[in-house]
Amino acid sequence: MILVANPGSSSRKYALYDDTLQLRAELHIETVGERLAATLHHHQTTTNVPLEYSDLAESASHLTTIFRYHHSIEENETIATIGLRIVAPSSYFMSDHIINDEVVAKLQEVREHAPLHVDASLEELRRLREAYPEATVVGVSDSAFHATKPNYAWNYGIAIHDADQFDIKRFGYHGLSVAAAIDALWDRGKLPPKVVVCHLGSGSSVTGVFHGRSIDTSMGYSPLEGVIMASRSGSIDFGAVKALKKNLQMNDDKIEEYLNRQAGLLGLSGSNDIRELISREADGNHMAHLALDTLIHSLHKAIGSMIVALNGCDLLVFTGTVGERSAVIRKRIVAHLEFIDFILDGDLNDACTSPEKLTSVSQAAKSRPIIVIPANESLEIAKHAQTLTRTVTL
Ligand SMILES: Nc1ncnc2c1ncn2[C@@H]1O[C@H](COP(=O)(O)OP(=O)(O)O)[C@@H](O)[C@H]1O
Ligand SMILES: CC(=O)OP(=O)(O)O
Ligand SMILES: [Mg+2]
Repeated sequence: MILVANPGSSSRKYALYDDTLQLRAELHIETVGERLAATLHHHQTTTNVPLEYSDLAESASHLTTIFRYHHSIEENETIATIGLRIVAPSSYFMSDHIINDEVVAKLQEVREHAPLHVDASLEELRRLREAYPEATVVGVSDSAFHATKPNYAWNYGIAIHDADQFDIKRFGYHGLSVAAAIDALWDRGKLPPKVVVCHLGSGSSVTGVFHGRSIDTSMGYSPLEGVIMASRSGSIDFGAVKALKKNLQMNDDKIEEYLNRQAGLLGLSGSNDIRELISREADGNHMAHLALDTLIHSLHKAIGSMIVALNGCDLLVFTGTVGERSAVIRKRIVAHLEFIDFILDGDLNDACTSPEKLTSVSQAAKSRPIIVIPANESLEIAKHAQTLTRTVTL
């Protein structure tokens, strides 16, 4: 069996696949306010799973109990391979790796540059190795899909020899989610040449895809760049960062922490949860309204830049937990895309709050297609993990 572990900035997603890559079970643990909520999807049913712990980081240590209790895995079955999603800035992590001491050392080298993700991956790895000492763990790159970007989409405006020597490039992330969406479209014969994929979750990004290949994405060296996120600032002027550092008397670690964990929607409004912001806004809360408007404006700019980079757009895709569930956010985004013929069907959009398959939400007669695709990073990770272990075994 293959176990997939996907540590996100606010969630843990796990999945079990058999050796023919048939999905056995999916476990999604998310943060709702101060507590954790877990749902297990298997045998065509979805069950709420009560958790006996409250620290998200502990999740990997409880998997065996949960999966065995619900008969997702039987006594005689073992996990031979684990695919672990890796979000880490460096050319090295543009590829998948079977995790050994060298890979762990490379992760440790870059941990301060993506604190939300690398620390979580290292902790996840420690717990997975403890729970499944016999399994081969494959670190699956969340950036590899962006390897097709043209040269100019890798660069910051800095001396190229410094960028090369110190490996400072725009690597991009959420590649597994975008690849899964593109695969799903391809499998159904619905992949047009120019696609903009909005992955909206706790971390969010917008990617331009030309003939199935990434041509640019809003995240860069680390998953801090780009649009405003739940607790991440997104792109911010270095001058503003320096002024913040000086006024708040922060060292490098503190400012990194500030921009990753205390900024974004949380910094603007006091909440990192879009559901809560939508309900506060409806009650007349101005800060919630301003935070949501700032978020939407930042998404408009990112989508606009991808449409121009692609020189057009044939299909708009929403994926990621917010992209899948929030009709309100989709509506506010698409409201500015009518000029290029993207128009939502109000009823289809409102009805799409937890889709299990590709769901069209655009007006059939007038609009270019807008499709909501459930993020399937798990399958992508399982495929990569299986490919790498097979290649190495051969
Ligand atoms: N119905 C919903 N409407 C809007 N936002 C939602 C909804 N359900 C969950 N969210 C938000 O989705 C985010 C989690 O997204 P997800 O992509 O799963 O996170 P991660 O970055 O950990 O992978 C949380 O910030 C949560 O507030
Ligand atoms: C790359 C990234 O931000 O991932 P997530 O959305 O899972 O936190
Ligand atoms: Mg995620």
